[in-house]
Amino acid sequence: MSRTVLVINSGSSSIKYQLIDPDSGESLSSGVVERIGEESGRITHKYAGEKHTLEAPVPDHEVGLRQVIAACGKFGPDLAAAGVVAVGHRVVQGGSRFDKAIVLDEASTREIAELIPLAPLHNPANVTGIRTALEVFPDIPHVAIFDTAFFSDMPAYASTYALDKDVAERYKIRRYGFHGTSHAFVSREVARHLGRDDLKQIVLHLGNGASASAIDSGHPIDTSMGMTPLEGLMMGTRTGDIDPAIAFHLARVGHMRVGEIDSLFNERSGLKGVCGHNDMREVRELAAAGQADARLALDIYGHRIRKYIGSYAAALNGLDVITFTAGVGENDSDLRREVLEGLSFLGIELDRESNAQRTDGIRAISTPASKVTVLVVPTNEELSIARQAAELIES
Ligand SMILES: Nc1ncnc2c1ncn2[C@@H]1O[C@H](COP(=O)(O)OP(=O)(O)O)[C@@H](O)[C@H]1O
Ligand SMILES: CC(=O)OP(=O)(O)O
Ligand SMILES: [Mg+2]
Repeated sequence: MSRTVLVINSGSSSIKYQLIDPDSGESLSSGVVERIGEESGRITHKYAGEKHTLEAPVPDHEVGLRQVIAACGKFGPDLAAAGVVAVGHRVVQGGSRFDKAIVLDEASTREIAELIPLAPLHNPANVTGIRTALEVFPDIPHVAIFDTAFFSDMPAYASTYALDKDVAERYKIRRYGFHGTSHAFVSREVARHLGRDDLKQIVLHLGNGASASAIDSGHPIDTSMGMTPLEGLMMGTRTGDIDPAIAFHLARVGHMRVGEIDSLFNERSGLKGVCGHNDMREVRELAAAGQADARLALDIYGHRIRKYIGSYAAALNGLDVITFTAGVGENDSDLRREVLEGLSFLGIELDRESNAQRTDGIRAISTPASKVTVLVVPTNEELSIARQAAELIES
C-alpha cells in the first residue's frame, strides 16, 4: 500500500498544505489558506483534478488548519484512508538548537516556541500549526523540518556578525540563514543534473521572500538572510540589506516605535514599498506600462541580485553554476535576462531563446560557450519535507 505525508507550511498570513507520496513524489492533494487574520480569508483546495475555492473569515492559523481538515472531509481525500504516515511541518527558525529534522513532542514544540524572538513573523504561525495538528492527528508522528538546518555548519566568518562577542552570545545573535530546504534541494538537483559534486554554485531563491546562497561542493559557505529573514536581497515586502542606522533615525527623528519600524521593514518595504505592489507580475505589468516607480523597483531588485552574485563568486573563488528558483526565479524570464546581461565580465552568456521558453523541469538558459552554466530549477520544498519526514520516522 502506498504511504503519504501531509506537509504543512504555515506562513505569516497563509497555510500551504500538500498530501504527498514520498516514494513516487506524487502530490495527491494540495491547497492554500490565504489572508489569515484579515476580514475575509480564502481556501483553495485541490483534489482529483478539481479545484474548490471557499471564502470565509480565517481569524488565525488554528481556525485555518481546521478548515483545511474540513475541506478534505468535504471534497476528499479521505485522510483516514490515505495512508498518512507522518505530518511534516516547515519550521522557519531552528536557532542553534536544531540542526536537523526532529520528531515533535510537547518539549520540542516548546523549544520552537522559545525561538519566536528570533523569527517573530514566522515561528508563531509554525507553533500554532504544530499544536493544532498534534491535536487533530494525535496518533501520527509529526516531524519538524527547519529552514535554518542546511546552513547550521556555515563557516564562522559567514555566520558571525561583527558585533560585541558577549552581546551576540547572550542574545543568540548570529546569521542563521533561511529557505535552507529549498537551497539544499535545488543545489542537489543541480549536482545530479550535471553529474558533478565538486561544483561552486550560487542558488537564487526568488519568491515572496528571497535569498541567495553560495555552495561549495554541497556545503553552504554563505547565504544572504541573517539572524532573521529580513537581511539580504530586496523582497516582495522586505527591505533586505539596509543601513541599521535608519532604524535609529526613524526612532529619534520620526518618533516611530520598535514595532512600527519592524512592520515597516518587513511588511511595507521591498517592491511594495518602492512601487506599491509586492506581486512581481503586477510590478512587471506596471513597468511595461511606463510606471517609473515600478521600473525603479525592478532595477533595485536586479542590481541587488547582481551584487550578491559578484560577491559570492569572489567568496567561492570561482563559479560553475548559477541557478534560479521559486516563483520569480522560475517564471520571470525578463528578470533573469536583466540580471545576467549585466554579468558578461564573468563570462556568462545567456541563451535568450531558452531563457524565454516556458518549459517544466530543469533547464539550462546559458549557451554552451558560457563559462558559467545558468539553470532554472523548480524548487519543491514540500516534496523535500515529505521525504525527510518519511525517512526520519523509518529510522
Ligand atoms: N510568471 C511570473 N512572472 C513573474 N513573477 C511571477 C510569475 N509567477 C509567479 N511570480 C511571482 O512569484 C512570487 C511568489 O513566489 P513563491 O515562490 O510562490 O513565493 P512564496 O512561496 O514565498 O509565497 C510572486 O511575487 C509572484 O508574482
Ligand atoms: C524564510 C522566509 O522568508 O520564508 P518565506 O519566503 O516563506 O516568507
Ligand atoms: Mg516558497
